[in-house]
Amino acid sequence: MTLRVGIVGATGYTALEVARLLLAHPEAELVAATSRAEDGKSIAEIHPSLAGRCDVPIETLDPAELAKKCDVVMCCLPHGASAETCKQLIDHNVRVIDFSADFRLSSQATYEKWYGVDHPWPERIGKTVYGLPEFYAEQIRDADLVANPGCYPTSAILPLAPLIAKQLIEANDIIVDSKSGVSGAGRSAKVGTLYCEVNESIAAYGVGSHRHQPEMADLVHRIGGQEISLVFTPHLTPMDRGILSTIYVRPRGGNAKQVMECWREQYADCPFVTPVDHLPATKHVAGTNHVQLTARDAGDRIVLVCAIDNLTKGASGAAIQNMNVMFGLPQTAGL
Ligand SMILES: NC(=O)C1=CN([C@@H]2O[C@H](COP(=O)(O)OP(=O)(O)OC[C@H]3O[C@@H](n4cnc5c(N)ncnc54)[C@H](OP(=O)(O)O)[C@@H]3O)[C@@H](O)[C@H]2O)C=CC1
Ligand SMILES: CC(=O)N[C@@H](CCC(=O)OP(=O)(O)O)C(=O)O
Repeated sequence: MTLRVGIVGATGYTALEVARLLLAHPEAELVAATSRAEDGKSIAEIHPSLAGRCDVPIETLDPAELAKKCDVVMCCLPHGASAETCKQLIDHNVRVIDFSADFRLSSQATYEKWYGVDHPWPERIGKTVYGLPEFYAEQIRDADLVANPGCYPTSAILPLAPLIAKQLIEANDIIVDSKSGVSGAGRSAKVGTLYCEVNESIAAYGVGSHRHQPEMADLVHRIGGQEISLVFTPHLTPMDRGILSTIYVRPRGGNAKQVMECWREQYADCPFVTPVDHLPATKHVAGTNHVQLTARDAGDRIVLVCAIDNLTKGASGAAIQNMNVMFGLPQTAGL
């Protein structure tokens, strides 16, 4: 039976990426899409790259109606707005993959400190599986709600967590330096993402204050079993899509070769995580759900380099991978 998929927040970039990936999925199809603003149009009118390939109408969200039509809903809303909608959908017995940060952290206090708002559904914090099938496939399989990971955190947790678990690196001296394409900021108009602001320029932002830092620390702790302390600096770069994270760590007696061996063992059965000998670039993974990572010795540090596509493994590809796990399909279906 074909899986029936719905999208909430259909006008955004991650929604377009979900729709694009579903076109190639052998066992799932997009059956419904909602938006606050574009009710009455078709999804291809909003996203012209879908013209002639997908004509699902966009409707105003009615959680009960959407739940009837779908086996799973991709909730592609901003944090804050998302939690309430996820709750309404789950109350109507449909499974949900939440793209926002609302259920990723394990503590309500950490969420409220870094996001600056009261959490609309605090009972689910710490009780919602983090959607990284590389570590949580079993819990994802039975979940009613999956917290799809953040894009930058994906590019840091996958390299770091196994190294912390195996105690190959110091836990209190980690620097994550990341560059993102502009689609990471979403599709709504903002001065910071105007062409003249980002073209031929690169800039750091959120230095010391970006909300993905606690997500990285929380998850590496949960997976690796050890508290870590890290500095995270994101940069906006003049690309459409892609994230490159360069991570500076201190070895505990080991070297880059042992790091590569640790990853090869950890990710041997993970179809989307590939330790590579070359230095990965965003172009090597663009438009795919693949993660490439490598390690180099550099003075008294080891430098880890990880490339992902923010819209695919960083968001919508990860969501399809999670959906596949939830419904007993191969992780790679449609990807
Ligand atoms: N872009 C990326 O690379 C990544 C994004 N994410 C997360 O995925 C989610 C979607 O991101 P993305 O598609 O980029 O975002 P966009 O800004 O492109 O789209 C989000 C959509 O949500 C709807 N929306 C916006 N504000 C509200 C609100 N207050 N209440 C209800 N609906 C609202 C809008 O649709 P409409 O106005 O039509 O209702 C909008 O098109 C976000 O939580 C984001 O943080 C996660 C990882 C990576
Ligand atoms: C380039 C850019 O602006 N990136 C976004 C992060 C991407 C994202 O959507 O993260 P969440 O899912 O956690 O919201 C940012 O820095 O806020």
